[in-house]
Amino acid sequence: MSIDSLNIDVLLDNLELVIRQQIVERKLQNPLLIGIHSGGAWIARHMHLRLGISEPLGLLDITFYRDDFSQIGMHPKVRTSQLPPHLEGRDIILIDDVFYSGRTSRAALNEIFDYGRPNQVVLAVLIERNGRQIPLQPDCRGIRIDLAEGQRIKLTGPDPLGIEIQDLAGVAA
Ligand SMILES: O=P(O)(O)OC[C@H]1O[C@H](OP(=O)(O)OP(=O)(O)O)[C@H](O)[C@@H]1O
Ligand SMILES: O=c1cc[nH]c(=O)[nH]1
Repeated sequence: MSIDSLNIDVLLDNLELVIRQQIVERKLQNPLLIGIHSGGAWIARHMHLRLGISEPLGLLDITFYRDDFSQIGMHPKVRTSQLPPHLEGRDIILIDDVFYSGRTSRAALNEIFDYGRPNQVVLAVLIERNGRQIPLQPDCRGIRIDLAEGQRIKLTGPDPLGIEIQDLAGVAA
């Protein structure tokens, strides 16, 4: 699929299929879905519905776990993390919208492990793009694309969900 024809419904279909395969392959038991604010939470809500999971969706705000937290200013936008009290021994599907450097996933994993010791964690993202900076990668993806250095991909939403490819030169920092 070319970047020009990225279709959100097709990507959600792809991701659902690959997550279903991972649930079988990794023998996940009663998986807990956790979405990373904000785009990951939007995708996780869709997967939660599609997979018919009855347990409430977990939500994670990674702000305090960012490796650049000391540099992000006095008033970071922090949303609440909502996780069940016991993650000990759980099989978790961690969901984000975009995987780029991998730093958000690293932060999310650290936060999860501070709640307890899960049995397995599967990382699922709607879009994996080039630019990985640490040795982590998603287990499930809706698509993998290569963008030019000056471009970023951004999910818009939550309703309707959309995908924008932006030239960073034209975006305020
Ligand atoms: O792999 P990384 O380099 O960490 O990049 C991926 C993260 O970047 C974006 O989040 P952003 O910080 O823009 O927050 P948002 O989801 O609230 O837009 C995106 O939603 C991912 O969470
Ligand atoms: O920890 C993090 C998370 C996202 N982006 C960063 O630069 N660091």
